[in-house]
This record gives sequence, C-alpha cells and structure tokens, in this order.
Amino acid sequence: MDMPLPLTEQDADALIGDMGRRARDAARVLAGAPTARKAEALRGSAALLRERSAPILSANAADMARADASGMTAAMKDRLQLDEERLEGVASALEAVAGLDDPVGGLVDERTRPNGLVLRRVRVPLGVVGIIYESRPNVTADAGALALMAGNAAVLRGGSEARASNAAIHAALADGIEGAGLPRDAVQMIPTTDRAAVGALLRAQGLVDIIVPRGGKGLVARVQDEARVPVLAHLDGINHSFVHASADKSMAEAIVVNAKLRRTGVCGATETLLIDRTYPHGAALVAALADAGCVLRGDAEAQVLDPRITAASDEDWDTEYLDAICSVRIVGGVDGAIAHIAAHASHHTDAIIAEDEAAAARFLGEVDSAIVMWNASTQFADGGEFGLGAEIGISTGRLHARGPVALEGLTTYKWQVLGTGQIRP
Ligand SMILES: NC(=O)C1=CN([C@@H]2O[C@H](COP(=O)(O)OP(=O)(O)OC[C@H]3O[C@@H](n4cnc5c(N)ncnc54)[C@H](OP(=O)(O)O)[C@@H]3O)[C@@H](O)[C@H]2O)C=CC1
Repeated sequence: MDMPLPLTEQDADALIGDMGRRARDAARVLAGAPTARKAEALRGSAALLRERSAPILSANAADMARADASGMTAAMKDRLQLDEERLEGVASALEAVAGLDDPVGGLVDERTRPNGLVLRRVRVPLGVVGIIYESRPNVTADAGALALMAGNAAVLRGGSEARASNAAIHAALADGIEGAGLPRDAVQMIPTTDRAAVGALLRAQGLVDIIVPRGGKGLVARVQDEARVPVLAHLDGINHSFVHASADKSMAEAIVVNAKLRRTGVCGATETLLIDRTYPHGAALVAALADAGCVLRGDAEAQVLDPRITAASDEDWDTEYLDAICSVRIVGGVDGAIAHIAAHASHHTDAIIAEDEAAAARFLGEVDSAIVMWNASTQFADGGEFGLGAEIGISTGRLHARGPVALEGLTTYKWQVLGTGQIRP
C-alpha cells in the first residue's frame, strides 16, 4: 500500500486533496443514505472479515514480525496483535454498530415561538472526518464503521506499525460498503506511512471537516502546531485514582489494582495513585499493587509505606507509562487530590474511591476531566462499557463531545425553521 518515500509537502497536499475531494463526494451520498443500506454495508464488511481471516491474520503476522524486530514493547504488541478471537471481535463490533440507532435525522429538540415559528434542531453528519490513530488494527474497522453509520465519510491514517493489518481490514470494509451500493470512497485509508500526509490532513481546510487525533505526546505537539482543521482531540490518558480517607479497604485495593494493571497499555489505565494522608490502609494498598507486579515510584511520604517504592522524579507526575509502573503521591484530602489532578492530569479519566458522599460529590464536581468516576476503575473509560456500542476513542478536548465518542459524537445539528408566512418586525 505504500507510496514511494519520502513525500514532499506538495505530494502530500496533492494526495490528501484528491482523497478529500472524493471523500466530500461520498459524504454527500452518505448524508442521505438510508439506515438499512448503511447497516447492510457493515454486515457485509463483517462477513468479508470472517471470510478473509487467513490473509488478514497473515498480514498481521507480518506487522508483528516487524514489531518484534524493532523491539516494540509488550504492551504495544498486545495492541497490535490479532488472532481468530480478536478478529471475530472486530467483525462482531461492525455488526453491533449496524444495529445501533441511526442518529442522522434525529430530533434534538423543538420549540414554538410566540409568533408561531417552529424551531427544530435535527442531527446531521459532521461531513468528512479525518482520523489519525495508533497501531491498533481494530480501530480501522471501529472508526470506519462509526463514521459511516453516522453518515460521514472517513479518511483514516492508522499507525505505521499496523500498516499491513490495516490495509487488509480496510479492503474488507471498502468492499462491504461497495457491495451495499454505497461509495467505496466513504472510508479511505491514506496509502502511505509518511508523516507528511498527516501534516497535509491537518491542513486540509475545506476538504476535511474535523480531525480526530488519537495518540500521545508526539501527535499532540504536531496537532497543536499545525492543525488548521477543527480538532476533536483523543489524546493521552494521565489518569488518577484517588483513595480518600473514607475508602473501603478491600474495594480500594480491588479498584486500584484493576485500574492500573488490567491492561496497562490502554489510555484508560491509571498512571498515578493519590492516597489521602489520613487513609489508614496505605501500606496494604501499595503492597497489593507491588505484589501484583507493579513497579512503584513515590514521593518521600509514599516511600515510607513500602520499601519497594523508589523515589519519583518531577517527571513521573506527568508521565503516561502505559506499562506496569505507577507513581504514588500522598495528598491532603480532596483539596490535595484536586490540586494535583489540576496540575498533572490530561483531562481524560480520574476517579475517587470513597465512602464519604460529600467528598465524592466535590471530586465529581470540581475535577475537570472528560470522565470523572466514583468507586469504579478508570479502565471503564470505553464506549462499549458506557453502552455506546463502540467508540472512536475518548475525547480529551473540551468542545462538542467529551469522553467516549460514538455515533452521536460524530454528528452535529442544524436548525430547521418552519413558518407560516412570518416576517420579522
Ligand atoms: N484518548 C484516546 O481515546 C486514546 C488515546 N491514546 C493515546 O495514544 C498514545 C499511545 O499510542 P502511540 O502508539 O504511542 O501513539 P502515537 O501518538 O505514537 O501514534 C498515534 C498516531 O499518531 C501518529 N503520529 C505520532 N506522532 C506523530 C507526528 N509527530 N507526526 C505525525 N504523525 C504522528 C502515529 O503515526 P506513526 O505510525 O508514524 O508513528 C500514529 O498514527 C497514548 O498516549 C494513549 O493514551 C490511544 C488510544 C485512544
């Protein structure tokens, strides 16, 4: 699928310009496509994924071999790897999206003015959505499917380590879409791993309506510097679990171990444990993590709790490890936790574990993150777990949609004004 490298800026602009124009044409068709047709496209794609499981898994094996050779971490390889069961999960997710309620045309609200004008807000697709994401092949299917079902055309740019898997999955999706009589260009995959194409996508004003960047610090910096297209940021998860003085001991241990270690490579994993200075079971809490194989780095007060905690540096409070490593800080009550989170969180997901309702209410009200939780694991940060069927990812920005983004988050609305001849005085 790769074009010759390196791409000049002009080559990249020409490539994205052409893809963007084709996407725009496809988006016009999709905006009016019947729900049944979109669902048929996704069910057809799911069937093709199953039919083509052997070539898709061998494409994935090629990606995995390159990952091994390049020394990719175990957590990153876990995200990249497919097997029969995971591929079945990808196909089933397409069918699940096909069964979701179509948001397009839905009535958001309606009111009648004293002059008799009827004002309605009706859901419409965003248009052309550019999605830049990590080396996780299932996202190719999930993102393409959600964009399509919400009536949008998608231009996908997956992580370079997953290029063979992505190309194989994308081909099944495009064939399924075409097989249902919808434009093949509805979901396009950028055919190069050259990052010049990411720059061109970020500059594609007028061709791309919104960019969803899913990724970490390198991507954040580039998006902040270069984006000319509106951005729905899906960025890193520097997430906190705060154990309040009133927390139940066994609940706190179970939640914290799960939040940190269930899958260390997902963006909803906890990276920093905050312990209330007056919580009486701090030593048992950190021991539960250390015994489960987690490396702990703490401030001086935390280090007193367990000899296995080494000294944290300032950098640790701003680090997303995506690994079995956790920073631990002792804080003074809810105020201390809120202050630490305000200074170091990435506004993704933060949780309080507490029996005290007033403490929890303050945390839920005052922590400014897309998802705030009470007595639950931060690993629940997931569209499927929220009952949305699937997700593009977790929006960490402030506008339009926050937290798990699925069909509704991929739409906007327009006003329909119904008169009976009114003129404005
Ligand atoms: N909020 C959310 O929903 C999600 C957030 N994440 C976050 O993603 C990060 C982990 O994934 P990781 O694989 O490290 O992600 P990266 O940020 O390294 O990569 C993500 C995508 O961005 C591209 N990219 C990265 N840097 C640049 C750049 N400077 N210029 C152009 N393109 C760039 C990558 O391309 P290339 O292949 O060329 O490297 C890849 O396609 C974590 O921080 C995690 O929290 C992950 C999933 C969901």
